[in-house]
Amino acid sequence: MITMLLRVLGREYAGRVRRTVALMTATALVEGASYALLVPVLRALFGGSPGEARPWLLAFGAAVAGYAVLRYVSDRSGFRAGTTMLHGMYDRLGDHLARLPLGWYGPGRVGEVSVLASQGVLRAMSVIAHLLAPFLSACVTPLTIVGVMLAFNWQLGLAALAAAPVVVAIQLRTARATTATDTERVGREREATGRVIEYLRAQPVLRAGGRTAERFGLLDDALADQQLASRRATLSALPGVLGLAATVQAVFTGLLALGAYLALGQDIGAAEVLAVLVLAARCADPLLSLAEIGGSLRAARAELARLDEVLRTEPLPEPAEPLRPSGHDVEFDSVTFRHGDRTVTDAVSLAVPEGQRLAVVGPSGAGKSTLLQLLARFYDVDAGAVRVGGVDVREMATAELMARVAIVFQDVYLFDGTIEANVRLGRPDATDAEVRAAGAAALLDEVVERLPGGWSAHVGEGGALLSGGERQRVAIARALLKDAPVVLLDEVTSALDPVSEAAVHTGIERLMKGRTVVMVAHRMRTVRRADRVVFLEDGRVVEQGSHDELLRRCGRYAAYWDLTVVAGGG
Ligand SMILES: Nc1ncnc2c1ncn2[C@@H]1O[C@H](COP(=O)(O)OP(=O)(O)OP(=O)(O)O)[C@@H](O)[C@H]1O
Repeated sequence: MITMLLRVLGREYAGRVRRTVALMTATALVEGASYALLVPVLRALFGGSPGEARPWLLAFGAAVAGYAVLRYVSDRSGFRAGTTMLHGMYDRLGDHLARLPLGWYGPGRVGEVSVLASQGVLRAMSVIAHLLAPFLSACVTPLTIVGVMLAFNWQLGLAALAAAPVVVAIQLRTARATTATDTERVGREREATGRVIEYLRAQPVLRAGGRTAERFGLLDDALADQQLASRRATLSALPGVLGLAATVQAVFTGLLALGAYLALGQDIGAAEVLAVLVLAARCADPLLSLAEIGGSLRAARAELARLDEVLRTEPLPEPAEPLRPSGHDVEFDSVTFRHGDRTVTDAVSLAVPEGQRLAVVGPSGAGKSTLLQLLARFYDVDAGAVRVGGVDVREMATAELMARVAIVFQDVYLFDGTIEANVRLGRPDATDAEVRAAGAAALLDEVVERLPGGWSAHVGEGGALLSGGERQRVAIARALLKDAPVVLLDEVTSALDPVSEAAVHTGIERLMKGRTVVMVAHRMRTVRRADRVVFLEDGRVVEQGSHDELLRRCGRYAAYWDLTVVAGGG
């Protein structure tokens, strides 16, 4: 467990963890040893010479005080180590998530990562701060007490020691029995959280479609599954809890019977039997708490395993000696890419000379957006290469690639900050004048003028306080401010009203000027602006040429527009 904790956190915490464990073990030993002093105290009190108990009582008091000080120091060390490790874990997870390929952030990840980053990390890191001290105390204190018993009376000591293998066997068996149910519980929790997030996000759509009841059913199912999984996990741990209680009872009864037998045979006095029973009672509490602590440790272990899995997910490899592209032309060279078994792009070869515009057209699911994602290295290709300025994107530093590429997607995500902050994201060190100029070029200034607060107006989570067209203008202003030489556009004007569309088109025209552009286009108006068009179907390039050439060819491209225009698009 500690090994896994250190692997997840990093070896730099090893010394600190070792010191904390040593301190906690010493505390548990002193706790056990202090109980040893109860033996002469009780023997004196019940053996007919109570006055002799005084020095032992004083010694017992001193030992308890020493234990209290050690306990304070070790608990503080545990809390401090736990807090430091918690921050370290958040830093490590945050850094790692920022380096994972964007393609990793598929459906379901939001819920998963939310649960992991909140309760997952807390549960995993609680091992040092909250669980380790009681766990060590539950193991070491009873063993120390048994050691004292052995020294005091070997028969009674051996009888108590008999419990140790039984307790270990019960713990191991419970751990085995609960592994599957614990994993299932964690999985169900993650799924239910994902459903809650999905349900909250989908409110507008669900209400518009009058489907709230139906979708709530799905969430209900997920919560019911989570409850069932939780119950199964509790039930699978129950035999362990009962077994532990029965063992403690049996050993206590056995000690009582053996003590009575020895006392009747005059081998041992009643005061000694009483002392042993008091010691045995002191073992009961920590032993019984083992069941609960074991459960918490197993839950923490499941979270640690999940954190470990995420942290072991390889970020896209960075080149050891990154190359700098010369120029800003774009090339797809026999690019094949698969999602699982499905080939999404199949040996696609395309070239966009510097400063030219390529429109990618094709039916839904043809792989158009995937081409843009491969160019921005959201994923790495399975075969072939994507090059910018003659250099494979895998041979470039990610920061270099990102500096060269600006992306405007159809679904624009804005952060819950001011309009200005959202535009500035394109180039954080831009001057105010540059931000305003980018805003003006994207026709965002007329939106800003209408908003109370102007540039300081808040856009709400995801940009919810702006319309779709307004969000597009923010995204275009952001891209203009970034001033990257390669621009990727993904169907940016579908679903806009004519006024917004005209404004967005103006902004886009300015954004495209003098830059290398790859745009996914569903509208003939957008396509006409391209120097070259490629028609993609089932991940393959079916036709390419200029718009007019392709129309004259009366092939798949021309048929596609016929259909689209008849259907009312274009
Ligand atoms: N994360 C993913 N996991 C599995 N399959 C995916 C994933 N993302 C996309 N796909 C699949 O890859 C194929 C190509 O998707 P892509 O989004 O590139 O198509 P598109 O041509 O842009 O479609 P549209 O015009 O509808 O946006 C689709 O069939 C889609 O189901």
